[in-house]
Amino acid sequence: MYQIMGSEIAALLFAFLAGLWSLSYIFSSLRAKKNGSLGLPPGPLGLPLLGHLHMLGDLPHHSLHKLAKKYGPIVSIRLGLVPAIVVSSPEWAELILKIHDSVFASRPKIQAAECMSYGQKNLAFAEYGPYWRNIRKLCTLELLSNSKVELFRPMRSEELVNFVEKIKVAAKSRSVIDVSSKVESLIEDMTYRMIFGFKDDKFNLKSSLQEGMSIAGAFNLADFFPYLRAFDLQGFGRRMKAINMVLDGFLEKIIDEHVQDAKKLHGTHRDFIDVMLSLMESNNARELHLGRDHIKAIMLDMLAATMDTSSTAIEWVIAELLKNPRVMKLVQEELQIVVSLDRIVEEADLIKLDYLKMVIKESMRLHPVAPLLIPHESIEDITIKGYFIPKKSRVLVNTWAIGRDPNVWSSNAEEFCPERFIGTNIDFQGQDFCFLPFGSGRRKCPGMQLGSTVVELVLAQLVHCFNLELPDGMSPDDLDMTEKFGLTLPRANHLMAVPTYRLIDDQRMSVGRSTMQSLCFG
Ligand code: HEM
Repeated sequence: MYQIMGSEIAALLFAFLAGLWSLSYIFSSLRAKKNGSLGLPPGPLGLPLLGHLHMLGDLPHHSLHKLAKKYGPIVSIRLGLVPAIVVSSPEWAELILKIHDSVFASRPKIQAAECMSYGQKNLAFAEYGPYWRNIRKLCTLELLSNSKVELFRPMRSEELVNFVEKIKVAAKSRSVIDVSSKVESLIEDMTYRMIFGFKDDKFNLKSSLQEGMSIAGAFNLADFFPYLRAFDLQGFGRRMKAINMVLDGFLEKIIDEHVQDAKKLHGTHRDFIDVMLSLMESNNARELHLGRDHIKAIMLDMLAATMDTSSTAIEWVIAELLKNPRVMKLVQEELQIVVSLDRIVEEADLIKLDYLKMVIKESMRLHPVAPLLIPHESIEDITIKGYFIPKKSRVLVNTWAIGRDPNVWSSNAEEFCPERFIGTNIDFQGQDFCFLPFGSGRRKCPGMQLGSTVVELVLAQLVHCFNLELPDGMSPDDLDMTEKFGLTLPRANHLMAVPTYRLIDDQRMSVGRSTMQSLCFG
């Protein structure tokens, strides 16, 4: 990962790091002084240069959960040169995301977002202010509103039918399928069609986008020591610029094509880009600050936000269902009653699938897609409950820890038990601070409606059409549930299963129908 450097560069770097080390000492002692007088939240002693970076490990949400057990629901740490607080209780999540939301609604400057999102012009990492407010409104109203989500219903249904047909082929030969990859590519196809109006076969953005997302999710020293950006020690800067150039070329071509098509079709809107292009040309463009770079940044944001999140959520639910055959049986029974075995699921069925909704909630409680949300940043100094939180602190809300807290979820918090939601009003909306899979407050996920619809639909279809078995006679208890931390929190290993088709096939259906007809009409 690190490049071999010449001796001069190494010496320069050493001098620079030594300087940073001393600065960091001064910084730490000043901070400790402030801590004493103004009362920073409690936390462990950090190392001079690194602060607490060395404590994060491969799964930072686990390590931070351990710190919360020792120091309490609000912990103060330092990540390199960045002061940070970690909150791990519903009460503190509410204080940060609701009561003092306006103070914590900004985002830190992240190298990946700057390099790949045209100087942080995307929505997810835009700093809190008028630009963010405008594009958030634009995305919420024009791209992600209920009516827009509804507009793409036929496309989702078409893609799902293709998906079922592909798995049916594997089912016929009793082959093992890679459930994670199959779901990933279904979500990708749906996303490309919704945003670009076509699948990715034409431009093959996929590999560059995936590489970009994996770099964006990697641990980048420059995000904690901004001065190190100039040295690009991990080579991320160069790689991100290279990926951005490739993606930019594709996005430019895609926009050009849309402009040409819009002329031919006299501006009839078909997908996300058409909507944004028409807004760019409209009178609102100046007020919205919307130029080509902004459109490209938002396109990338929507792609990244849709693809990884929904497929990660789906693979965890399926893994939990395979691990808990009792729950799988109940989900399939509900589907059988609501939909019946002679047809596939339609979106209109989803509203009646109460047990499936509980299963999804339970899975998101234990496996939140964004276990620490997206980092927030405070825009001013603030004191809450006697604790001083300095301006520009990075704020991590550990929803993973909250989801497993026995004080909140009772002593069976670690168990997968969807029935715990029976008779409760707990939902995704962000009003229940014990359950925040889509966040809460000003920065909560604007794609919640789209994301939850896709997750419910794909899951319902998959488990309605197919019985899934673990391969090679694996016992449910042996299914590996290791996580991999990155931009989202997917399974470390792909989920494999053997499908068997469950529905009454066309031939049997027609036999069934004629038997019914002869029974009814003699
Ligand atoms: C199962 C699916 C999804 C889950 C679990 C999810 C979850 C989240 C979470 C936890 C956040 C961070 C909230 C915070 O920092 O406080 C977020 C932000 C965001 N999500 Fe989603 N998301 C999903 C799907 C989507 C989709 C489909 C889109 C758009 C097409 C989307 C767009 C965004 C954007 C743009 C933000 C940043 C909002 C801002 O900073 O103002 N998400 N999402």
